[in-house]
Amino acid sequence: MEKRMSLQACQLACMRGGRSLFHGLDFTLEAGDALRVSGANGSGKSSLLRLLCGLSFPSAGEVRWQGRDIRSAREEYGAALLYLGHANGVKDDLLAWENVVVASTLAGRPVSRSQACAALSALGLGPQAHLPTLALSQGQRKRVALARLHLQQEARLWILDEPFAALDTATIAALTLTLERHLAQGGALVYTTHQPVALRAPRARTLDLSMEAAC
Ligand SMILES: Nc1ncnc2c1ncn2[C@@H]1O[C@H](COP(=O)(O)OP(=O)(O)OP(=O)(O)O)[C@@H](O)[C@H]1O
Repeated sequence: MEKRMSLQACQLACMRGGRSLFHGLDFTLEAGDALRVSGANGSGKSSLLRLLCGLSFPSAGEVRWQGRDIRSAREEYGAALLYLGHANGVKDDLLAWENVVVASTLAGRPVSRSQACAALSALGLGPQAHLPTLALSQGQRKRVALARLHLQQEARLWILDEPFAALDTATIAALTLTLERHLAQGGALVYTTHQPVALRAPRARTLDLSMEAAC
């Protein structure tokens, strides 16, 4: 993995429903950095992650990838980014393995059926790979979404909204190791969680949006 990377939030501000969620937000992430975005319900965590991905636009400021505004570096940024939203993005009417194939294709990194099934098996979902996603539990649906982490490791920047939600203890431990390995290999990570998860990463830090709103 190429070592040089830079994601910058420059004086970012976000308004939602006529309310200012945060403003003047500045931070930089480089290879090996993990940023946990914390804060109360409604403080703007998911909104910030969507801004960082370019899925919505800030009311002020900009997001830069390798020094360029992500709006003018779409292709390069898209190739480096893996985003998992809070709602998992899994479709009920697809089989579990089909969801992995479709999500990977939409992200511009197609995988085969056998690769999708192997990733699901690695997450303990071998027997469920051929079931309709509708038939899976919430934790199993989350694991279907997380399968992409095992398939798209060339994506250097992972932005994950509530990746630990609904997971059992063993799967939380396994996901923690996957994230730590990504960071050790020179990736970067932005994530949210309401759970007390401790990443063993030398360059892990927290941005508390509840504190930002108070400023
Ligand atoms: N499209 C929208 N229109 C109006 N208000 C919105 C919109 N999207 C988000 N909001 C509001 O912005 C605020 C922040 O929402 P957001 O989902 O970013 O919070 P969060 O910190 O991720 O919350 P949670 O911990 O509950 O997941 C909420 O009050 C929400 O109602």
